[in-house]
Order: sequence, then C-alpha cells, then structure tokens
Amino acid sequence: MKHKPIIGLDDAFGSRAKALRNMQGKLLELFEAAGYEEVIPPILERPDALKSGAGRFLADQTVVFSDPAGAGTLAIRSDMTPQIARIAATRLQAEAVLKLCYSGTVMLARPDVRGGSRQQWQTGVECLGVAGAAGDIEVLHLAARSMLAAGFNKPVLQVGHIGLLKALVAGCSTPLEKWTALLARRSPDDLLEITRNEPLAQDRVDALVALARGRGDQHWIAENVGKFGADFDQAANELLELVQQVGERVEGDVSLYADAAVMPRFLYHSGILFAGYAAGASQALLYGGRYDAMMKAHGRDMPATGFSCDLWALIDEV
Ligand SMILES: N[C@@H](Cc1c[nH]c[nH+]1)C(=O)O
Repeated sequence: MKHKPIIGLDDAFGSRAKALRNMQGKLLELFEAAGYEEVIPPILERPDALKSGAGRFLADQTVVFSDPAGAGTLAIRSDMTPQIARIAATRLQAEAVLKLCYSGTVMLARPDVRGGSRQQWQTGVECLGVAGAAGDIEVLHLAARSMLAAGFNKPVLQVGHIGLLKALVAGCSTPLEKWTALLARRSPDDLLEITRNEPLAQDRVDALVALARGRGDQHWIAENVGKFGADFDQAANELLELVQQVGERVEGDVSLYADAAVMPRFLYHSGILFAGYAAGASQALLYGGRYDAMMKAHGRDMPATGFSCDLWALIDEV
C-alpha cells in the first residue's frame, strides 16, 4: 500500500532541502553574530505551557494528544515563543537579560492561510529583559537585517500596536480574536456587520472600518490621538515615537512604516507588533512583537520582544 502525504505537510529533498538548510544557516549565523544564543526546546510541551498568557487562540491552533507513556495530554508546539517564555521564566531565571534564537519545526492545527501549510520551520529571536523602546528597536533592526540576508525583494516592515485595537473595541462582547481575524482579512463588510450588535459609537465604527480598508497609516494614527481615550493615545504615542526613532529606512534598504492594522498571528502580544513583507509574496513572511504580559503569566515579569519567520515560506516566496 502506498501512503499519501498528509495534506498541509511536506517533505523536502534535493534542492529544496539544500535551500532550507542554507536559509537556516544564514539566519542563525546572523543571530549569533548579533549576540543571540541558540536554544533547542523539545517539540512537545504541556498544553498549559503553550497557553499561559496566550489564551484560547493559540490553543485552537495546537494539536494535542494523549501520551501513550502516561504523561497525560501533550501538545505539539504551534509556536516557539511560548517555549522561550517558559525557559526564561524557569531554567534561565538567573539571567537578567536574555538574547535567544531558535530554529525548529512547529505544527499548526489548521493552516494560517487558505491552502497554506500546517508545518512551519520557525526560526527567530527573542530579546528579554531589555526595557522600553530599546528592546523593540534592537529587534526591529535585526528583523530588517534578516530580511536582507534572506533576500527579500523590496523589504517592508509594517509596525502596529495591539493597544490601538484593544482600546477601540473596549467594552464589546465580540472576542479580540474575532476582530483581529476580520482585520487581518481586511473585510470591512463583515466587520461592519459585527459592529451592529456592539455598543460602539459611530466614530469607533468608522475607525475600525478605516483599519479594515487599510487606512491606518501614520497620519491616521496621529489624527486620532485624543479621540478614543487614554489607552488608545498611549499605544499611538508609543508607536509613533518608535517609528520616528527607528526611521523610515532601516539598514539602508528596508522601508519601515506605522500601520495600525498590523494584526498578530497569535494573541499574546501586548505592545508593538510588526510584519515583514517582500514584493510579490502572497503573505507576510515575518512576524514579531512585544509580549511582556505573556512573560508575566509565566511568572517572570520582564520586557520581551522577538520575531520569527518560516523557512518553508521564505524559500518558496522570496
Ligand atoms: N512567534 C510569533 C512572532 C513572535 C516572536 N516573538 C514575538 N513574536 C509568531 O510567529 O507570530
């Protein structure tokens, strides 16, 4: 009997296998030169370690199974950032600043994008213990350099802040993951439909629709300061200052701009967020952001920012 591959999973051999290793080598070399040390966590975790501070959303994206060796319910990791959070909060607790990098397979319960892959070869960095904008700035520069090393065509970094959306939909019963999904899909009509059942003032509805239409650039953010309360203003100012500090061109070749509609893949980010694009690619190829709240949920209150990308997507789309 011939076994067919599972839909959404793939094998690599020949030139594809070489390209994957090559890409991995380039990125790990870059991370190491920037002072990031490699960690190699296991592919299995307790579901709680993956969920802590990340909530249901990540759990829905995770394959769980009952361990035949009696260790209870186990999860195949769907993301490595929560593993780094666990390690930083437990085994590396003695170090105040941690700069860590990783490269390993993660498995998604369902693909991120229609017809996409369920397996990703996640490669990235996490910068922990560097307070304020300094950590974000360091990670954004390293993301830009990674995009150049990976050969992105016309690389662009879009930077947002989850606090903007949270402030706009405060008091709504629709969960945050629903809003982020609709905004990530850029579907203003579906979004409008949901706002009908929510106690939202018209100016908030207009703001959400503007985001779904992709109109949340720097000017839009600045214009809206003062309209939606202190939390919105704090997030907006943090984002505008960061973008101003880093500048519109990073490493000479990477364009960077603010976009309030940048949405996270998972819901554990609690500050700035960013996505990296290459001209001609069908999807964002790099994701990152700040997740101090997830560190707190893991029992170690410390600042944390990082990014990751999928080597499979890089070799296919760059
Ligand atoms: N792991 C996140 C990106 C990230 C890394 N560190 C912080 N955020 C993702 O894949 O979406």
